[in-house]
Amino acid sequence: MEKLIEIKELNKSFGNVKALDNLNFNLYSGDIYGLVGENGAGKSTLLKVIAGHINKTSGSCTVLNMDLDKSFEFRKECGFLIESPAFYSYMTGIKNLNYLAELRNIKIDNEILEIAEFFNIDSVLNKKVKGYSTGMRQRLGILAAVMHKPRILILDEPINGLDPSGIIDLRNFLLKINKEWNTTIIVSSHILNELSQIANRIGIIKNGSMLEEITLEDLKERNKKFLKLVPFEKEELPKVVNILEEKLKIYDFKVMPNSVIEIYSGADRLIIQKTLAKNDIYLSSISIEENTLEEYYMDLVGGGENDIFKS
Ligand SMILES: Nc1ncnc2c1ncn2[C@@H]1O[C@H](COP(=O)(O)OP(=O)(O)OP(=O)(O)O)[C@@H](O)[C@H]1O
Repeated sequence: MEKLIEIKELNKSFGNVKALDNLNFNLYSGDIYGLVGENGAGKSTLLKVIAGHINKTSGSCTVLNMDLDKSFEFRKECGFLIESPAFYSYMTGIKNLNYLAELRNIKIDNEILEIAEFFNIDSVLNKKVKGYSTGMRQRLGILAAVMHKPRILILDEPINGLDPSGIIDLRNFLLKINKEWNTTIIVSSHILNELSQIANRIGIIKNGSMLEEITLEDLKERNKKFLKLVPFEKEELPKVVNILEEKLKIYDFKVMPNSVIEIYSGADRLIIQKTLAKNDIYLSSISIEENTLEEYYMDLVGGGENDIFKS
């Protein structure tokens, strides 16, 4: 698999703020890479460094085999939508696109107009951009980013301002160009569920560092089934914990709010029920559950439910 972007130990500080902290990042040809992180995690900063909008403080960054310190030639082969798209507001949408096409030495062809139709902005292309809604601007921004069929497309929070149908259109469009144009895509969001619908690889970023780069397949595999049990009497919770540990030698569990216990290792449901019953402890429910990707992610970035205590 060809590596299109390789970033090693990237640091970026804004004064005292360390926006990127020894971050590593790898993009492979054909990927739809979902970059996920909370507000302020460093997603935009990373994408801006790659785009050459801001300088890095230290570290190495290679895009299409070009060292960012030496050349920005690779930018011709990339499309960017980072923060709100910049257009001349007093010009019409189509004039803005024509202007960009001239800079890129390409012509606006039927295919681009078909994409405009697909994104439902064909009817406003002859209107001045200053009259566009946020969603229309965003759609025009996406069109501008892809009009030269880039090898790498970088979209920072592209669903901002899009309505539900716009989000679905974007999702389908990205899958289509990934397949038909072989465009490799980086798309950032703070919603893992949104990314998991299109991405094949996920990068989880927190406090400027890459916590994990993982294929979607492996990520799903990690969210294995677990056993959820709720004691009938809340006061019995410490006893249940004690029996799990002392009698059943089960340690891979968490106590969640509302006296819910989640057991992750393949524990036998019947044995647990019987052992608890022998000790006069009854359960109001016992069931096999599965974590959503979002729950896994919240656990990882530390914003999830509070553990009351952990084994
Ligand atoms: N120009 C700047 N000057 C000072 N601090 C900045 C600047 N740009 C970003 N930061 C800081 O760097 C950190 C990372 O910001 P960044 O915008 O990259 O995060 P993000 O993951 O894109 O967040 P969001 O989802 O809110 O857009 C934050 O603490 C932010 O306040």
